[in-house]
Amino acid sequence: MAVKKTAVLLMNVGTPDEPKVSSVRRYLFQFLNDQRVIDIPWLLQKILVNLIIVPFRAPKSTKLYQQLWTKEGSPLVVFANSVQEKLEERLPKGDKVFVAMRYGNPSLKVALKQIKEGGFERIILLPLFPQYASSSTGTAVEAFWSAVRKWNVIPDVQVISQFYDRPDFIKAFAERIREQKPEEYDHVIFSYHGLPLRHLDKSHPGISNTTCTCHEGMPAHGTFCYKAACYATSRKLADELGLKPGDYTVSFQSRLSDKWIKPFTDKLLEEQAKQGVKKLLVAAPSFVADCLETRVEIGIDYKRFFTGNGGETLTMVESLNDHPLWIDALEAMVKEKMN
Ligand SMILES: C=CC1=C(C)c2cc3[nH]c(cc4nc(cc5[nH]c(cc1n2)c(C)c5CCC(=O)O)C(CCC(=O)O)=C4C)c(C)c3C=C
Ligand SMILES: [Fe+2]
Ligand SMILES: [Fe+2]
Repeated sequence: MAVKKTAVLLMNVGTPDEPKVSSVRRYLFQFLNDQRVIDIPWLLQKILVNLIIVPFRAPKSTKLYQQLWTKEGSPLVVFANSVQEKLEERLPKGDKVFVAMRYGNPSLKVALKQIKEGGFERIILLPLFPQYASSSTGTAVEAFWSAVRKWNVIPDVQVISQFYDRPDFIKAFAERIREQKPEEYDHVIFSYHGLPLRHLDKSHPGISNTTCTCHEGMPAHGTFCYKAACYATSRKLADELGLKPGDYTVSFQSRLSDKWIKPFTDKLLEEQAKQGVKKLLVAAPSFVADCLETRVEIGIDYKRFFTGNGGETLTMVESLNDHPLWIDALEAMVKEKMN
């Protein structure tokens, strides 16, 4: 069979261009005006997001981004660029890896222009989210198709919708946790980015988030339930690390309202501190690169909150970033789609 010239397109959420209010405002406008993120009636969304949420949130978020920023820039982009280089080295000559953010830069428009002009015969779209959610993977895939569907020549397209259950992903993440010596901690928390409960109900129509048992095992309604996939990820990581059910807890962070998936990470930290837990290890397996939600929310804010409530230490597990085992997993995912 003829070899197809392939473009691999890695997509992530995005980050502001600079830790300044004007950049953060621009980024939040684009992010929160997405109907897959804030899924309320269009007019209400425009009023709420543009007149209330963004004007109030932008200055607060900017302060957080100022704590996150490094000499090289925002970690989400720095690691995406490093992964791009390292993965491309592992691919056949002529194949290329591109990086695009759903919101902001590097932009999807530019990446797709380069792919189109490069005459690639196949695109492998890999949204960098281990567990599918409409507000992460779904919106990345939609944005991709809304541009590519207009092309004259539409090449072969392969989409990797999620990868939480791949042994190579689990192995890489478990290695990051192992590096922190989990046996030296009182308890391990797997903290995932939260989602509005409404979004869960949409991922399994007819089944309510109040009665579903996705946390117990992968349900019949399928692997595209974000909550079920987060719990399944945790069970696989625990197995790999030899953790028993009482050694770890799953929780959800970054909520914008109380009607998001529970248990909330901050409430859990408070409970744990009150129960006398002193040393906590927190891993965030819904992110493959360090970002605001890991380095600032967990590494600074939750740490301060836990110790302020009587805990002694909270250690954040570094994300996969550009770890060699992660590059191995990406290489395997991509090459399977080339066969
Ligand atoms: C892991 C996948 C993600 C899902 C699912 C997700 C859903 C989701 N997010 C918001 C609102 C915000 N998220 C923000 C930052 C952010 N979110 C993800 C990933 C997922 N979000 C990442 C990787 C980041 C960090 C980006 C970075 O620059 O480091 C932000 C911006 C920061 C802030 O102001 O807090 C918002 C806002 C919603 C509403 C949502 C689902 C409905
Ligand atoms: Fe988010
Ligand atoms: Fe479910």
